Amino acid sequence: MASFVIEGGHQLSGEITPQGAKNEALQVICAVLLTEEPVTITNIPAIRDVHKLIELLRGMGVKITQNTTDSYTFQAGNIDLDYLKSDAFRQQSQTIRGSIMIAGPLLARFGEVYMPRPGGDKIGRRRLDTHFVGLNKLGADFQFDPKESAFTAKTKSLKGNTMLLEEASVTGTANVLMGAVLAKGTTKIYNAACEPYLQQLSRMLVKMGAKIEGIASNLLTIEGVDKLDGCDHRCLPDMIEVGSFIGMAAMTQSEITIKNAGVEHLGIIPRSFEKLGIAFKFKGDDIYIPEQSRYEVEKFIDGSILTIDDAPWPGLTPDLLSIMLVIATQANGSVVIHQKMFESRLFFVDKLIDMGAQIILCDPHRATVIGLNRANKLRSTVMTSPDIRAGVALLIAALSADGVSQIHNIEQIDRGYQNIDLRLNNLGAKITRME
Ligand SMILES: CC(=O)N[C@H]1[C@@H](OP(=O)(O)OP(=O)(O)OC[C@H]2O[C@@H](n3ccc(=O)[nH]c3=O)[C@H](O)[C@@H]2O)O[C@H](CO)[C@@H](O)[C@@H]1O
Ligand SMILES: C=C(OP(=O)(O)O)C(=O)O
Repeated sequence: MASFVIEGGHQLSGEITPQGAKNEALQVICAVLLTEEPVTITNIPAIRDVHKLIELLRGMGVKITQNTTDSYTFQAGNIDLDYLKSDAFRQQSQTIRGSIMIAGPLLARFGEVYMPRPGGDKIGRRRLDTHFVGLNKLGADFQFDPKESAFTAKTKSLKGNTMLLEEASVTGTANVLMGAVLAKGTTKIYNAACEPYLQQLSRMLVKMGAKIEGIASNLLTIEGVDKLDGCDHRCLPDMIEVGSFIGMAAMTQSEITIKNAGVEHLGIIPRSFEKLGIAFKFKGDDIYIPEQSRYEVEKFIDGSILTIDDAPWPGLTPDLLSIMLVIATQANGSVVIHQKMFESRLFFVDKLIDMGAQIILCDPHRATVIGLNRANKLRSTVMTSPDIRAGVALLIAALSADGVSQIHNIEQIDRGYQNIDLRLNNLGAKITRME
């Protein structure tokens, strides 16, 4: 288990460029399985989850060439479906969530898939009903084997259908969409998730020859085609990293410019940070965050305490709430952070309370933060990263704290943040990695 040792209290300054988006990369890398032609993807982040997915595809027989640090060409000519039943596949696929998105493409192209239950953050129940019920509507029979904790799905051929997803699941929509593009006939997906990475996946599929209408809306209409071709695709900047950097700058009183932030794809994210009182300016596609000695949380119009909560896009992504919570600890004012989607994502507040933050965990989904308005700095401590976003929230807390903190289990952070220690040290942070 590797750790970070963080000497807190240093202001940061300079420019930082966000990595390519983790959750887009996981979707579009799975989509290469839909064609036997080469697909080149650039701006792929060098993070653990993506490397694991690439290795899974390599094990399945996909030919993979790394062109530059962030560009890969994939060619899924012959696929070894038996590899899905190997111990190697089971072990690797169970450590990431993104691996589930090979199900739609493999069913569409080869008529079968065997899939051990995927992993990912342990942040609450993460069911897969939307995925398999949706693929079932396209004509796949599926079974869940509780002993093996694995799904099997089979079909003679997928057929278009009309469906209303029970919930706007991101990876569930991606799976059904990737099944539908090669199904016979028309599919309509109501209540589809439509966050920017699904929009990107849809655009990539269109470049490959898929017929999709309604991109960026929650009704996707797909006219199945017989085969898809190769294409070139570039991943967007990671919006969660952009949000993490906005919060980190405010919390550490630093002046930072986030370069090439993909501003037009950030939706409600900038406004959500503004509600915490954080100032910034868009300069073209860059975001300039000035040094801020204080920031004041907005109230609702009637004067009552602000709530920040998550919702499917265009609502606020749940992946930024841990970061917003930590930022709120040094704001002037109070805020309720309501994590609606996941029930185990707020328990890390115990660590912040140890550090001197004023937080009441009301229930597993809601925490009230009473901002310290920088009256007291957080105290350094030793902590363990429970999940990817809490890990970064704790890293931000440690960067702002007095003294030296340690964060264990930083493999969680490495799942989604590329060389975060080195990149922040370039801004003046003092983070040492202990292997
Ligand atoms: C690899 C990947 O892309 N992971 C992201 C993806 O996970 P993932 O696709 O696994 O998440 P889902 O969108 O399926 O659902 C996330 C959670 O929200 C709940 N839910 C979802 C939709 C809804 O309308 N109501 C509702 O309550 C689900 O029951 C589940 O507990 O989307 C999540 C939600 O943005 C993000 O946190 C993850 O980072
Ligand atoms: C929850 C996350 O990831 P995953 O779905 O891959 O576990 C995340 O990126 O915040």
